[in-house]
Amino acid sequence: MLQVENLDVFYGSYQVLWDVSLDVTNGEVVAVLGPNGSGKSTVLKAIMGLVPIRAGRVIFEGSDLTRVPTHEMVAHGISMVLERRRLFTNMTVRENILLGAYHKSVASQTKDRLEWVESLFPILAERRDQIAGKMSGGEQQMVAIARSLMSKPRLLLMDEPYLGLAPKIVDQIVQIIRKINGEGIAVLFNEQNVKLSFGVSNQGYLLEGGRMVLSGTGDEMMNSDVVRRVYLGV
Ligand SMILES: Nc1ncnc2c1ncn2[C@@H]1O[C@H](COP(=O)(O)OP(=O)(O)OP(=O)(O)O)[C@@H](O)[C@H]1O
Repeated sequence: MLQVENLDVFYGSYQVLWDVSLDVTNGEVVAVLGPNGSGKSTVLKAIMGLVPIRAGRVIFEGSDLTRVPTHEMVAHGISMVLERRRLFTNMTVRENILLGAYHKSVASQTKDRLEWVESLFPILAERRDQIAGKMSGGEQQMVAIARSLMSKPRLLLMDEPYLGLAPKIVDQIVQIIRKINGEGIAVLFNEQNVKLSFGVSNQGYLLEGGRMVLSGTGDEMMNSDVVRRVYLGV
């Protein structure tokens, strides 16, 4: 479904990704694991066109999307939940969700999409008139996810979906990722905690210092010497 091939990414003259490749197969949940500053967010941003790609390619469902601007990505079936949720905190829950349907390819189906999204997150239908900034961190994350789903993506990118959330809320977000995946949507997310990465994913990648150093199933990753070295220093 998604092939990321040999990406090099720079911030100015500072290189942050070296020759990074990864694959997402239809219907999979894939985690990009890595310590702080290893470049996980940059991988997702590069796929989404939020940072320029110096070398390499992003192929999605057979099309080369490497230079496609971010605002066109939703029309190709990819959407992203940004880190720290980035809601419009003085707007209501419903208004925030509707912002996910701004693109012309989506606008005509807004009503159906809203019904679908609110059926996945009934609490957001109940709270539709609440000001988003007054909700808890977990609820705000749900709003951000709901907004990204309004374009009915076939692939959802999630930048640190558990960041700053209490363990109980993390469990809820894990359930939501499963639910989204149950709708046939593939998910690619990044996370720095090993257990959280592999609790929900079929496949994972480990990034270290801007390079992919390992890939495998959750079990393979959890038991690998490389993960133990990067995380435990053994
Ligand atoms: N806009 C930017 N300009 C310059 N350097 C940046 C920018 N964003 C990130 N970096 C640097 O690029 C490197 C990779 O950052 P990135 O955010 O992708 O890592 P990460 O693995 O997601 O880390 P974290 O878990 O802290 O979010 C880091 O050294 C970071 O300081």
